[in-house]
Amino acid sequence: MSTISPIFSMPRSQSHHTVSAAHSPYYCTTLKTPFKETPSMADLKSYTLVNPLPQHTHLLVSYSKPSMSVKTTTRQPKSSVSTPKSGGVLSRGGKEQKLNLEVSPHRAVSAVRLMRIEKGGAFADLLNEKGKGSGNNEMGYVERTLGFRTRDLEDRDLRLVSDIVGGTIRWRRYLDHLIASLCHDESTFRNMEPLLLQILRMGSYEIVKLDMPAYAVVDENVRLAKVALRPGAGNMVNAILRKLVLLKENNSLPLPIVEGDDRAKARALATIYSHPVWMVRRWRKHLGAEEAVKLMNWNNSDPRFSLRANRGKGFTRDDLVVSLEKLKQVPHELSEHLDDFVRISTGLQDVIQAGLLKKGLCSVQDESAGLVVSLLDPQPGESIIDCCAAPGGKTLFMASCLHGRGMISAVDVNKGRLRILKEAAKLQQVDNVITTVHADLRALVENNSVRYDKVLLDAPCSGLGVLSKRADLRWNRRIEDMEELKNLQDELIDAAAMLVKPKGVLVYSTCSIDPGENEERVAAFLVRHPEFSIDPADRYVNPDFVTELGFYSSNPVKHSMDGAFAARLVRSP
Ligand SMILES: C[S@@+](CC[C@H](N)C(=O)[O-])C[C@H]1O[C@@H](n2cnc3c(N)ncnc32)[C@H](O)[C@@H]1O
Repeated sequence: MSTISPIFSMPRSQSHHTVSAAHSPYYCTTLKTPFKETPSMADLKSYTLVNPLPQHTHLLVSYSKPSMSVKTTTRQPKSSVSTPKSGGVLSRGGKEQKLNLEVSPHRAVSAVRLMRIEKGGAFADLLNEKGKGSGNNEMGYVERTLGFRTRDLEDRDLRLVSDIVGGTIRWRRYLDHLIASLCHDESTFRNMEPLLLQILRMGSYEIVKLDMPAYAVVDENVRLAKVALRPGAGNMVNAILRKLVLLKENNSLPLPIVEGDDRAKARALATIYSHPVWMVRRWRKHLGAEEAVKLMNWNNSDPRFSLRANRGKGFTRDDLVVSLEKLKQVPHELSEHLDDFVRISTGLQDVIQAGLLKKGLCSVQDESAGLVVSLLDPQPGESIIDCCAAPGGKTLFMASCLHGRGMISAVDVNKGRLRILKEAAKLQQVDNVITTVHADLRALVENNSVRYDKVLLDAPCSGLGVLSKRADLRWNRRIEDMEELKNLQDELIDAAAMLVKPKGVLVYSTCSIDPGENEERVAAFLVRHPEFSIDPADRYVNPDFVTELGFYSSNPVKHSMDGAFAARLVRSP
């Protein structure tokens, strides 16, 4: 008979409870051990939790194999929360892992994700689908970075991670300004170790921008710093965050004054609205001072999403609305501009959890992207090439418009993203009209004599129109990128033009609001290619989106959707 001795924590009031095999599921659910279901003997054999929760008494639980009878013994809880890296030991399949139940899992995961994003190893994944950056891999990163595991994330934790990470990244420059002003001296801030800085940013964000109980936020972040780093780090977090709470309560948070020349004003605004200085200067020049501030406010607001019903799968917008109404917590309204689209203001996680995306019934797609497809106006029977297709948002929408007749070649230089497109096409049952081609467009046109009715070039761009959804993007873009992107956009549009039949259509689009990537690229193209002319967009999209020159342009502030641009160009006969 083998006897196994895992130690569980349980509420004090139940310290004399006699554990029996029949109760084992009870431990799983109530005590929130890492077990998701009734533990098997194999699970029990492999778990040893020794880390105490302050309010819990520890029970040593022994399971004996044949009869599943259980003995319990009580232990006094360890009271200190400052034990450095004092995780319990979780051994599974013989592999020892430290498990820490003192630290709130969403904070531990958020801190590590913030570090990874800053180092370029992850995206601020606002969709935050389970398994996509939040599954086992992520817990592995947490363990390697902090030296312990936390309990697995529940749905509520996932939402918190998404909110905290997105917000902390967006507000980084502003938060750093607050933290630096509360440090003893500038070098303390400049030389701060990365994990400590992330914990301080996270805590500052929760205090200043989220409506969370301030002292609980301080305590939790102090605990994380103590356990993940050392007691002294916790003391520093405590000192800075407590000062911040007081400043906030007294309405006296330090803010730079907007004064001086354009550069100085842009620097102050960049801190107040947390954007890079070069972007602020560019927008003040192109949009004017007032619109630039409105745009930054939009970029800092919670992202809004829209869903496209996948007609290719026979799922209509009415079906989608019925499904959303069943979810109750997903306020939605019909798109005014696109027949298949529904706007949701919150509740994307509920849509994900209901499996609507996994089943291929709908896709998350911004209306601004849908309107680019409206401009191309795909018709059944046509031949279309999507020159920069992956991960496939527009290809899939175009495919659903073909009703099974016609064909789309989906080209992309990125094999992994192209694979995502292929899988999604299958799931949405539009793969019968899509062929994927892994190639650099510039090389492809060298040996290709096929010409198409319609050509879409959704060019690689700065993404300056989608900053509310891509929280990390503003910090990854440099002004030098804009020049490099222009050259690439020129080369790609020249290549795409070679694929257009006489009288055929070329749509050039970006998810940028920068004239350098939009109007200026089209103007330069038309000089190089007099065989093309502008087909005004107002025949295809609501005139509210149409510029003086006949281009499609969505404005985040005006239209409450991402910023995008597209030009419809027609080749002469
Ligand atoms: C803006 S994204 C396309 C988004 C896509 N149209 C959609 O709606 O989901 C630009 C794409 O261009 C691809 N790309 C960049 N350079 C390329 C090249 N030289 N040839 C083909 N594809 C390229 C990138 O891999 C990226 O997937």
